[in-house]
Amino acid sequence: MTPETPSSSGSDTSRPPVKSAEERLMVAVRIRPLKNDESQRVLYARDKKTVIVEDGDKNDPCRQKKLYDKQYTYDVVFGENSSQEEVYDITTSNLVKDVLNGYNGTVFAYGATGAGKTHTMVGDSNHPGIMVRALNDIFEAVRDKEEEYSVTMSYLELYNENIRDLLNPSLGYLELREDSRGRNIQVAGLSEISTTSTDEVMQLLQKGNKARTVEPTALNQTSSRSHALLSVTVRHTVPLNKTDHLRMRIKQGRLFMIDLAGSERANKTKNRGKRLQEGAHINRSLLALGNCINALAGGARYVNYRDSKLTRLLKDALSGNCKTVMIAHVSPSSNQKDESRNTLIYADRANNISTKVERNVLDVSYQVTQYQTVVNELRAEISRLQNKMKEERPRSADIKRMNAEERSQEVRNLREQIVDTFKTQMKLRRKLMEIDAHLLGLGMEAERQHLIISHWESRNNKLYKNNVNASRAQTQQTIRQVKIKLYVIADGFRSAGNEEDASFDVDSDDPEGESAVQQAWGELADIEREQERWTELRGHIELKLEACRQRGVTLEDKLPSLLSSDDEREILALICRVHELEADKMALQSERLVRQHELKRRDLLILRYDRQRQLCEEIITRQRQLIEELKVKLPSDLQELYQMYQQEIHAATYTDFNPPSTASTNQDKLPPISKIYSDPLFRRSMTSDASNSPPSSSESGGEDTGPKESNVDRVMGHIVTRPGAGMRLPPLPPSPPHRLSRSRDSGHTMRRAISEDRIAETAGP
Ligand SMILES: Nc1ncnc2c1ncn2[C@@H]1O[C@H](COP(=O)(O)OP(=O)(O)OP(=O)(O)O)[C@@H](O)[C@H]1O
Repeated sequence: MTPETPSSSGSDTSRPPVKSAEERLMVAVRIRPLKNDESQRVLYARDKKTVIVEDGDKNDPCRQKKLYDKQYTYDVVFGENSSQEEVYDITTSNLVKDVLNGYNGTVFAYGATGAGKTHTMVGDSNHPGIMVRALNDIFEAVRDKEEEYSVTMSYLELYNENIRDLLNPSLGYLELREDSRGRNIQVAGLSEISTTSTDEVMQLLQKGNKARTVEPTALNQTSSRSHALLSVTVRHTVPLNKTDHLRMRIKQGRLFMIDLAGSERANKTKNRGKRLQEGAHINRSLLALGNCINALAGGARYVNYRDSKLTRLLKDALSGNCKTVMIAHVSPSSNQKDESRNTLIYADRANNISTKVERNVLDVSYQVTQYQTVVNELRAEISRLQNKMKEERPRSADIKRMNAEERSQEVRNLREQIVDTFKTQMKLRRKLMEIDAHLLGLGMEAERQHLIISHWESRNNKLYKNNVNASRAQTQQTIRQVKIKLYVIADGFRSAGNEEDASFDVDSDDPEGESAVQQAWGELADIEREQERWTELRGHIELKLEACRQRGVTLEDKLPSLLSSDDEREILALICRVHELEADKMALQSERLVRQHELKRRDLLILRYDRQRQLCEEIITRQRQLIEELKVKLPSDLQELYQMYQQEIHAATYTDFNPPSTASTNQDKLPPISKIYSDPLFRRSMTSDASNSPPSSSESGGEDTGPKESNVDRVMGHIVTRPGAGMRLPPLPPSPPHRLSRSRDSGHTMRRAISEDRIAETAGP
């Protein structure tokens, strides 16, 4: 992952600057219009950054002088007349651009019930909200670039602390999982739907919104009783550079759009029973969110995200690798003054939060980075050991009682154990690097198969799902349907009396695509099995490494009780030396790897260059053959060019000059055109292609020009020698892009190539 400074998402520049890779959470406030049944307005936008809340008795002269008015300042304030477009443009459109560039982003709507959150996030068909607009912009940006981009989405609701899949509610409640360190939070079994069609996405969004738990309350006829989280992931895969299409750079950005349930007061909503219970859950999770915001804003070292699923899900958005925008919603009505004030205070606190934003970029040729990481770790360990050597630690009294023999035996034992532990650690580290490289290759290959399937499915109007089993079944069903449809058409065609013509093959609609997609499913299943195996193996190795590290720590801790300070220093110096040697070895290997990559790239370039030259030769020879056959009179400049070319070819053939290809042998050298042309094999392939062309003079029994001067040479005139004439080939045809091939067996080959490469590269000398 490469940390990079993101572009600004529109923050107020008057605020204190944040560290380069830190981004302050952007806080916007939106005031919804006063409703007809709400009489008194006590809250308004003074300008684009300030909200005023009026206070005091209406008849109080001080109030009339606005002495009690409270003023709150934010990054941006949207007044009652603000449009959906304006809100989207200012708060979210930059996030969308950043997500397309590989950053994570979150926009969430906060506020009391009925304050306008769902209106902003979802909206309606006439006033589409942020979710619709963001999805539209993402699809607009990746349109026609299906090869490079993959977009997936998921939509969940958090209702009474239970997670439901809004795109597939029948799945029931889903589990929230995280690793032991509380990182990597995931919802198990959540549908991740991949599609490239805006229409399909809009239908899915509508379907999800319909599935959301909405109930009327006294304050809002369509009150959302749940938090809704829409996530869109954009993955952009591009070759690392124009000449090397085998190494890819993957940028992955994720946009979370969240419509929170509204905070509420039981006496105002007049909720009873189930509604009251819902309100309690909503308030509890929002309270947990408020606590996190307070802790983060106050710079606390420990923030408790574990109090609710909402805060666990929002952890990254609040403190992790994410650009975040909070849109606080308030009502201008006097009835909701307290709720609005609370929201404004919350939003004010959130103004102080910043997140550490990094672009999620992964270079597939990252073994070099892996080596460098280990080298850095080793160097850090060296400086730690060096510091330790300076420490004077209390010794055990037993040490003094040992005789010289016993002491040296103890030193030997410990030295051996520590060095052994270190060697095992290094072995395990290398093994992990190897496994990671292999898993990366598998991941890339899986991505490629997913793309093949999703393209096929979207071509056949099916939504592609990462839920593999469902999608596999769906694909097979589609294939069956396509076949049935074709049978019906074929039958209809036959019964209309077209027996003879009705011979088209029912499987021929897209037989290649169909078998490719079946093949892709097979590949994917293999890859997944392999991924599981390797991930499991990785887990074992990690455990072993951790145990080995612990052994090292225990041995080190034992030193003061067994050795004198001098003996301990001697051992620490030795461990330092071993670390240094290993770090140097790793650094050398990393350099070697860089050189290997350079050489591979050069070889690839040379191969392409050779191929281009061969093609040029073929094109020119064929053109010359046609010119001869059609008896076209050559313009003098072209004739001259041909002569120069001819001369170059002869020169290349009869001198010791070797083309830059290491693979080329003398036999591979381009023969003079006359030789190619007079080669019977070449002539056969040419004439069989152009059977309508008039026969060449030799074939039609014309004069044989003999081996010294072919027909072509005769047409072009005799070879001229022009000292110093440079090579002037016709412009090269553009070289075909060397993308990952999609041929039938390419999956296996590619995967094997990647893994063999990786293992060879990481295996060390
Ligand atoms: N900016 C706005 N312009 C026009 N109408 C709005 C605006 N904001 C909210 N409304 C209307 O106010 C009502 C309540 O809004 P909405 O349902 O979005 O509130 P909410 O904050 O999501 O409430 P809850 O938390 O109870 O779900 C809706 O009828 C909505 O159409």
